[in-house]
Amino acid sequence: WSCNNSNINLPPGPWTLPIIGNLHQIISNSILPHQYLKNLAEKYGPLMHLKLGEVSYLIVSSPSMAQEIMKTNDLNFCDRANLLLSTIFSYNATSIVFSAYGEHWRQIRKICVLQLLSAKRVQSFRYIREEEVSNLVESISASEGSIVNLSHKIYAMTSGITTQAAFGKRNKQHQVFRSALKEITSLMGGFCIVDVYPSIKMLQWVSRAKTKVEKLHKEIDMILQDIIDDHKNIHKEESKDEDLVDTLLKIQQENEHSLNPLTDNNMKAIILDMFAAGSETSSGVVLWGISEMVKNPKIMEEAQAEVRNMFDKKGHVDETELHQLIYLKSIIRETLRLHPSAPLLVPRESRERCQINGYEIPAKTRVAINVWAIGRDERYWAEAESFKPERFLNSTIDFKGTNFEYIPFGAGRRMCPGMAFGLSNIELPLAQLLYHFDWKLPNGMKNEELDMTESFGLSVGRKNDLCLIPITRRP
Ligand code: HEM
Repeated sequence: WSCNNSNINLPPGPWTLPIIGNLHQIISNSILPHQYLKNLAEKYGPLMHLKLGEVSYLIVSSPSMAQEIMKTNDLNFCDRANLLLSTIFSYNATSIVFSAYGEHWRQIRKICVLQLLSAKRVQSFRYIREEEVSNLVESISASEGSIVNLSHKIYAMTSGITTQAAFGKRNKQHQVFRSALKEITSLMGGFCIVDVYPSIKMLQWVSRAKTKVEKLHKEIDMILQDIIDDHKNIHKEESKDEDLVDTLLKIQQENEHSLNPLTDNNMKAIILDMFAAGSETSSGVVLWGISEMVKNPKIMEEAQAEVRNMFDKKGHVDETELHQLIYLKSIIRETLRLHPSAPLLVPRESRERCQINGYEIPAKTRVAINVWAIGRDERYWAEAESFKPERFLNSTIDFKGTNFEYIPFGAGRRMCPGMAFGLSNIELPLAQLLYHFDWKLPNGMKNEELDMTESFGLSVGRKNDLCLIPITRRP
């Protein structure tokens, strides 16, 4: 039971060692942090305190405790922790994901919710999605009968959609931009010792990850600045193909003389958010969804039948009738339950000392909500480890942030503002892949043998690429 060398009544947690606290348990573990923390919470309970280096962490693993944090005490827990690599990445913590709670965050989040990611805006990107997804289908058809690396193709498709939505037409730099971005986000997913010893400033200067992230960020910055400058030089008329950079430039001009003008760096930080928060999350869900269906062939057949019945008359899938694919929607919900893109959400930080459930939570405690553990808990989900989309068919449980047993997009003030954009990048590709193809595993592998190991990173995807053989059923 916890004592944590402290006189205050902290939530329970494992014994801590001097100086390192519980760091050795987290780092030396062969399983991923969210998996390890789930096991630990079974022993210490749904509100658990860990000390990593100098920093207090609160690990939350039940719907009622999640509600305490993200509803009852949301205002106190809506800061983000100032981590070294994400601070560099986000132009000194000025992006929506990483900025501290306050006026700047409120201002840019409003822009994001009302102008960049609103339902109307997401709808306006329909032609981009349809084009990118039909390119995907074409390139898969071209490899009919041979092994296709779906992980590569689907990631390229979602980041293609984001690129076009953000920048308009592609140019030569986009490839460089994407690979730098992939590298930088994978570095940010790693553990950084500086973040748990914030008082030892010199650790920053010996951090190799910091040097790498700074270099990559410089590359990304130059490309983004070029794109912004190009957009500034081309005066588009009010047009239907306005991209996100156009919108941000308009807002910049309108606010030129205000107290808080939108700077070029602010714009670049917001655009980077869209990529970092939007691409790997959406493609990850598509890949987990297909993987689960390959493992459960009956579910795959039922999903194919639904899509093919709906679109056979038309001869192709488009977005008009997508909302009627009820079974596919349940598959997506079930996928997000078992495979939330951010299993510990994005870490929050408490602003003031407070009490939760009778325990003291010090100011500046970092909070991880283990949605992965909550989604796999038998107390809230029957046969929690099984993939059963039917459970969502006649259910009122939704991911809008009010059912705390199911919060893959978070909840409260910091909840994901990109839900509509993300879901539309998931639904169309899944529907198309189900409509056109049957899927076989390579090398005579049995369905139940498909490897489902998770990767470590900003968003948790498949560790090993998903490679399948497509058989065209609807050309
Ligand atoms: C399946 C897709 C997605 C999932 C599962 C997802 C999940 C999440 C989660 C869990 C958070 C943290 C919430 C919290 O702290 O309580 C978040 C934040 C965020 N997401 Fe998403 N997301 C997805 C897609 C997107 C897309 C497509 C975009 C934009 C293009 C986006 C933009 C953001 C932003 C800007 C934040 C930060 C909000 C803030 O701190 O105020 N997300 N997302």
